Amino acid sequence: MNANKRLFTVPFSKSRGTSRWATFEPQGGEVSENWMGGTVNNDRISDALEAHDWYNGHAYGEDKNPEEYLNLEFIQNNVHNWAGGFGGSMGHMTEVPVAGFDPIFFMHHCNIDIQFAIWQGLNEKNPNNWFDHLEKEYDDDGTWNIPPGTKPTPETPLPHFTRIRRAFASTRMASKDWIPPGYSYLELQSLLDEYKTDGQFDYTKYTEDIRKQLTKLYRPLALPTVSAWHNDLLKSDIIVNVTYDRYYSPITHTNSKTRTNNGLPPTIYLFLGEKDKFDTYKGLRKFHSYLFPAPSPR
Ligand SMILES: N[C@@H](Cc1ccc(O)cc1)C(=O)O
Repeated sequence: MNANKRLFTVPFSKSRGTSRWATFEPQGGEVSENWMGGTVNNDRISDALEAHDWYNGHAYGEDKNPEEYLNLEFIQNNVHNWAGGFGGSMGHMTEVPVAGFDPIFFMHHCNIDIQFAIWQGLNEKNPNNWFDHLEKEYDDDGTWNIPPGTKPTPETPLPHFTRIRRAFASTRMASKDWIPPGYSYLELQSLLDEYKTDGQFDYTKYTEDIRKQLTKLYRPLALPTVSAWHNDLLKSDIIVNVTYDRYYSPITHTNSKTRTNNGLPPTIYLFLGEKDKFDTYKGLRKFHSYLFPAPSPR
């Protein structure tokens, strides 16, 4: 690490609530009660998302060769910083050790996960679809279990995950396939019968359908860009509010005399999609949805 780099710390250990774009108060002075309780400024997130060259292609591709596109890791970083705040502001999402304390983290990472999974689905036959440039890997700075200077390989263990839940992948290689842990995405239901030809999985049918779904969802520039509220067929502006008591778990021990909270975090299944796809969801015995853990108490 550069010795001249000024190190500063933010006293997150004192914070009891999530912050987004809170005014940054350097450590040293006392942090205010307001700071500890958490300050959320979602308007600043909208501003950050809108101010950026997000859509015009300069930063993300379009006018560049595909090899020069910003990679998914950096897109992921940007959204962290735009959600948490920077330059005189701070928030949990900006700081790696505490980013997961903001519930938005899980939405963000589910989204990164689906983008990557879609790319994987479309690149199953691409020989460069996973760790194709080992020689370009950065040396690891080192952690409590990875010696500094280690070159990560597909078989480098991911010990945190092995310890927390067996369902999680134990190596990068094992994390390549997301279906064994038990989930998939609307666009990537490779096990459905509609992708079979003579009883066999048909990769062409599958990828053609992924592309069809993406075209419909994202409407590349070649297609008329009609937003939902300018389209008579889709005249709706739906807001869904889910209100629930996060300290009450509806899953109860049915054999206990008193049906009390068994201590499990509440599980919220969100199904976003068209009504006529709903039967597809119901038929999806092999897939599970996401678990959004309860936000930290404040
Ligand atoms: N530190 C990253 C952003 C980031 C923040 C928190 C994370 O958990 C991950 C990434 C950057 O500087 O761009």
